[in-house]
Amino acid sequence: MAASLRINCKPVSTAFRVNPASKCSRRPFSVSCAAANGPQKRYSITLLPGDGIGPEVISVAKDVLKLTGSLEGIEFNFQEMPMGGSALDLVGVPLPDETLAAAKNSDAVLLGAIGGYKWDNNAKHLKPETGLLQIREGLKVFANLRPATVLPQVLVEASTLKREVAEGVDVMVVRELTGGIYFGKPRGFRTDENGEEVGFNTEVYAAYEIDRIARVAFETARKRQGRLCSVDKANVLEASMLWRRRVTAIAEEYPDVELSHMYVDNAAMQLVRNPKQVFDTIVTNNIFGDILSDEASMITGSIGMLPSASLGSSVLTKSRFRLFEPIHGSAPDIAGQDKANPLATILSAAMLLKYGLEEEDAARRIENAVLDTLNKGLRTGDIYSTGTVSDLFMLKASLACFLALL
Ligand SMILES: NC(=O)C1=CN([C@@H]2O[C@H](COP(=O)(O)OP(=O)(O)OC[C@H]3O[C@@H](n4cnc5c(N)ncnc54)[C@H](O)[C@@H]3O)[C@@H](O)[C@H]2O)C=CC1
Ligand SMILES: CC(C)CC(=O)C(=O)O
Ligand SMILES: [Mg+2]
Repeated sequence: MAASLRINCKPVSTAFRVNPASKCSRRPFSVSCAAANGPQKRYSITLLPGDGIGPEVISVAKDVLKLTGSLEGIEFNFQEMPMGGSALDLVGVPLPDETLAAAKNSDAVLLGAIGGYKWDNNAKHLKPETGLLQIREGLKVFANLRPATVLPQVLVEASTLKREVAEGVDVMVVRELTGGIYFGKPRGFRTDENGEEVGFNTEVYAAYEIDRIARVAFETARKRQGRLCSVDKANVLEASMLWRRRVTAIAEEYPDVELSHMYVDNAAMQLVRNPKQVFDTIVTNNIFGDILSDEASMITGSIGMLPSASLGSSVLTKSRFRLFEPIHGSAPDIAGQDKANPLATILSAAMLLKYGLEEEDAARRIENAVLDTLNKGLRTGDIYSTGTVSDLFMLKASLACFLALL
């Protein structure tokens, strides 16, 4: 295929800005290339840029998808829809009906991130984060796969752990995404008998919710090293007691997978003590998975590196809805400064191709281009310690070149 491409991707300036609102003076992704016979496959992708660095990282990932598609004979029809704080500002709700409908009607959804200081004190139903929970619930994407893989290219510079601890770490966190304390009722505020204001939430899981996430996790572990660690707090919480009982019952369907159980406090400790030896695949509830995956990201160097895939029912057969997003948030502290690492979102786009569209070659093309770009020493600030931080233009230009050359 390479012979049929016309490639011209020499960056000539470092003056590129990735603010989506601004007009790009130069486009590193203007590599001229077309698959020999034009696009053979077409997919509709809903893009949800969101807030803060969300639009910045989505803009780069969109360019990567476009270029990859043109090289792989795939045409993407992108539709950008508002959600989170930007939707609140636009139409007064964090997840407009039109956005959910567009997401449901597309082949896959790529989300940047939502949230920001501006909306932090909003009432719960008017928070950007509520929109995020609503879209996960609306798409019924209960299984959130969060791989934390240490890439040798960034290990030495970026991981805060000793080389012997971090090297070779490859953990998959399977997080339950549409249940537990983020959704449980009752929740709210009340005043107790002493006149004290009380805030309360409920950790609640039904057996069927545990069974289905357990099956996804066993299937996932089966394709990896065959080791599954279920993380809970079954020494204290009833919801965790049921969790442990159901995961143990489902294990009978997977005799080839070695199951272990661990309390979440110990798991948090083991993740930085000896992650390689202890973990292959982790399955856990919504809140523990949220926290442990952020922790796991620092083994790999940065939260700016970790992608995720959120899948619906019958994931391993055919699921209807799929949502892909970096595990990080909207990072308001660095928004608008061209500092955001786009790799987590680009790797989420690769997961979209692999898990959402079964376009494995295209997914591999992106993963390899990311590795090659890191091999070249190109780095955003979050994963560098020596030398100079690369200009985002250079990083994008390098990705474009490597995508085209593969
Ligand atoms: N999926 C989503 O949309 C999520 C949204 N949030 C929201 O994001 C906002 C900020 O939350 P935080 O707790 O600060 O978490 P965060 O993940 O946005 O940021 C944590 C730290 O990591 C850095 N960081 C995050 N992504 C990065 C990237 N791609 N490149 C370089 N550095 C990066 C940030 O600069 C910050 O120092 C809040 O409003 C929160 O509710 C938080 C987590 C997930
Ligand atoms: C913002 C929260 C609702 C979710 C979160 O932190 C996450 O999914 O990583
Ligand atoms: Mg989180």
